[in-house]
Amino acid sequence: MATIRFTKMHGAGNDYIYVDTMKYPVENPEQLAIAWSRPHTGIGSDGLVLIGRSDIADFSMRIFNADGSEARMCGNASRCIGKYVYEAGLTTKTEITLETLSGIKVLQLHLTADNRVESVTVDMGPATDIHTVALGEGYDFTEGIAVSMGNPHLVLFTDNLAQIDLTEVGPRLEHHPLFPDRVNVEFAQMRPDGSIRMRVWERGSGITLACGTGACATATAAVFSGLTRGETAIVMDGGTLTIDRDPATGHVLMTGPAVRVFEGEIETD
Ligand SMILES: N[C@@H](CCC[C@H](N)C(=O)O)C(=O)O
Repeated sequence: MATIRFTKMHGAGNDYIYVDTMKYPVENPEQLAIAWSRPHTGIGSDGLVLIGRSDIADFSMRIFNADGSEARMCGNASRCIGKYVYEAGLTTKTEITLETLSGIKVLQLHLTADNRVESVTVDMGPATDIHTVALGEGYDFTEGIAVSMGNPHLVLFTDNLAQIDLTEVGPRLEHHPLFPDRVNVEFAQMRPDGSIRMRVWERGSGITLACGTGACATATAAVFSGLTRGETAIVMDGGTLTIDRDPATGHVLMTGPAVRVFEGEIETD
């Protein structure tokens, strides 16, 4: 039996359990992500995030969805890790490099007057593999836009977001045959002020209140479709992220909040 200390954090409502594996090694993250994410019998979360040492960056991140599957990248968790490591005194840097399965990301911390991390900008790298996909028969949408942010996304623009039944169409599209590794699905509606309202069905976690890589994919798909140019606010159920593009590198820049909810300890067998 081992006792593991964890921190529950959220970014725009996308909530994960964070464990510092430099202090508390975790041997079976896939099983623990499933057990701990359950709302009634576990801690309750969208998944599990492991913060670790890295030989090539300041820290490393591993992210497991609520179904135990490992993802290559998570935007909201990367911001929360910036807050975690700075406020825990693990670094004094305000520019932090983070090793992920989709490469090294650079986090820029934005501090309050009393030295807390209020928000974080993450250089998410380039969006890649952007293309229109035909969904085929049996779907209300004829086509969507596929975008990779290190992890796969399918963005669908609609004029009536309120009418989308995420619990019905989300899982069907997550398992669409075009995406053998499954896909994160974003439904998006342009708003008169140029911002985008978006709701997400996440691969491996279902409906979440926000998705950082999904917000980047949505902003990228909007530019690809000629709907927006430049900085875009992506308004999700749990909060808003600002997505921009670095003109020098073409990289996607994501800015948003990171919030610590509570700490606790949990026993493993
Ligand atoms: N919520 C995340 C993405 C988490 C991983 C995703 N569900 C996947 O399987 O690719 C974010 O904020 O980016």
